[in-house]
Amino acid sequence: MAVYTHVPAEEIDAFLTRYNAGRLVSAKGIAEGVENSNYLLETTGADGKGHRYILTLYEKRVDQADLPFFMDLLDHLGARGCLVPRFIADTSGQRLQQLGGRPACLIEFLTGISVTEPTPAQAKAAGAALGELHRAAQGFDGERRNALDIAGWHDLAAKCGDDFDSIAPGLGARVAEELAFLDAHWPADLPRSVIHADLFPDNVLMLGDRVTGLIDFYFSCTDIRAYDLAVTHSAWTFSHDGGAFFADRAAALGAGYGQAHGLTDAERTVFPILCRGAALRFLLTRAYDWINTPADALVTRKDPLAYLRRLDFYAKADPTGLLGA
Ligand SMILES: Nc1ncnc2c1ncn2[C@@H]1O[C@H](COP(=O)(O)OP(=O)(O)O)[C@@H](O)[C@H]1O
Ligand SMILES: N[C@@H](CCOP(=O)(O)O)C(=O)O
Repeated sequence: MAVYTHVPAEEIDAFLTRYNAGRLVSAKGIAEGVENSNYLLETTGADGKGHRYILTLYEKRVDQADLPFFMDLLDHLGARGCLVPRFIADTSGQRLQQLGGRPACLIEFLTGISVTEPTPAQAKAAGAALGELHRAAQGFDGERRNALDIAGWHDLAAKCGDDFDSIAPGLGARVAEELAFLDAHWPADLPRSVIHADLFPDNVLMLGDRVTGLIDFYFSCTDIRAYDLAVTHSAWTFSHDGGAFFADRAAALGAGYGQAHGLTDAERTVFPILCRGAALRFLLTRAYDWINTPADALVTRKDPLAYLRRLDFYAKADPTGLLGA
């Protein structure tokens, strides 16, 4: 459940008077998501024909100072044909507001659903959408440091400390061993760009095999471009528990990305290491949340071990099989 801040309907209705959006018809808290509070709003629409919006209230993990970066990025990508939601300005041109004591934005609603068991055709479409995003990101001059880069992984591991082994015996030692491996092998000279950094199936809206929207850019940052494909690979090509790898989805993801952007030989060579980094990144954030979120909290904790299984897979995998032959 991700509605941390509850806002009465009357307050949302009054908030909407700042916009050309009509009056509030309904406001429903959205259960999906973990970071922010999200509402689906239905309004009469400025033209009386009815309209939908997303209302997002930013909770602790999103720094208000980063919001202009996200807004400018989505404007840049949207202007180049990417299917991303725009932040909506009120009648005075203001996009960032305060509501319920939190920073808040009204955001364009995109249609589509998130798939839970992607087919190869859907993985191919997601790969193509990521490639198009990387093409469109060229020329974007905003920069944001990735707080979850290799230095950030060390910080998270230190914070989890002895608690790793309460999740699984030996996990702390395994994380330390992997960090040492990645310190020694993480590439320093691959092309960098703005990346999404969290393109999981729940952040891709689809109708059938067609992508209708890419959402949740709140981890987007400047980092190794091919690392974004590694993150997407880790999320789209395994069973939920990480116990099964689907080579057909992986080949399709790689083919879709290849059509829209593609990897250089250097990126392809280190792709298995980027995948190990991606698996460790999500293992660490999930482990941190597992340790620090009370078991009875409203939000569902995600299983860190599902990413340990992916990490073990990547550490042993035949590199040539990761994206198809
Ligand atoms: N622009 C949008 N259009 C349609 N639905 C959206 C949009 N943004 C968010 N959603 C819905 O809200 C859910 C949570 O949004 P998300 O940005 O992933 O939240 P969080 O940042 O808290 O993880 C999504 O899974 C999706 O169902
Ligand atoms: N994708 C991450 C968690 C971040 O959640 P999101 O709802 O903001 O995408 C994970 O699965 O660990």
